[in-house]
Amino acid sequence: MTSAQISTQTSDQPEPPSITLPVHLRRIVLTGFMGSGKSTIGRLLAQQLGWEFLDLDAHIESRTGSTVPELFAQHGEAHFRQLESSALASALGRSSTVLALGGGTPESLTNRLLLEQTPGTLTIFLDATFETLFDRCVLQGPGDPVIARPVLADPDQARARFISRQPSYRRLARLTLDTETLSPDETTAMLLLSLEKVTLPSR
Ligand SMILES: Nc1ncnc2c1ncn2[C@@H]1O[C@H](COP(=O)(O)OP(=O)(O)O)[C@@H](O)[C@H]1O
Ligand SMILES: O=C(O)C1=C[C@@H](OP(=O)(O)O)[C@@H](O)[C@H](O)C1
Ligand SMILES: [Mg+2]
Repeated sequence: MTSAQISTQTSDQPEPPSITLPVHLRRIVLTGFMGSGKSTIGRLLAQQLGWEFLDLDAHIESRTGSTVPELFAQHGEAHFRQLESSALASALGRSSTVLALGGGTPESLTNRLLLEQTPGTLTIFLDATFETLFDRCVLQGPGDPVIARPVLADPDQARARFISRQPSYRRLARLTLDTETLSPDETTAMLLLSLEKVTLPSR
């Protein structure tokens, strides 16, 4: 086991508690549907652990100079998925990193194998009902949620994707957290507590 000091908000607070991380842990990967909080919780968790945070969509956007909706509109979803796979392969080389996937990253078998077979990788599934996730995306703002997330354009198709992806999210994850009634801060706190109980194989 290795220890991590959880960072505090201000310098006049008491000594931060330390948590014990699984010994072989190199990176934490957040998976789940759109709106499950991967990007939000990933940033909070990385702050608390004193680790780097990497958002796969933001990484693709900075590599290409285009936004995700632009990539969908100009080159189609298949092109975006290729960029996503290559970004994932490079992101999984990082250590002491919390990585937020896109909701569709686990659709690809190649991506699932990469996630399963990269040693030191702890994948966590942030779960909630489709209705809650859809509402979170609609409320997120600014701007049109469908423009921000092209896969939400047709709600029936989005629900079908949600259903078809659930088994992959579940299978990849060593830890699943139901976030239905949790705030982002509560979700982060529960994840930190759960980390102490996780064991990871050495390879
Ligand atoms: N556990 C949660 N409870 C309530 N709202 C949340 C929760 N997690 C995320 N949100 C909100 O949902 C929206 C989508 O979160 P985001 O991190 O972008 O999700 P994802 O990256 O999984 O698509 C944000 O406005 C965020 O504040
Ligand atoms: O579910 C999907 O297919 C997608 C989810 C998005 O990421 P978030 O899950 O972070 O919204 C983004 O990768 C893209 O719009 C496609
Ligand atoms: Mg995201």
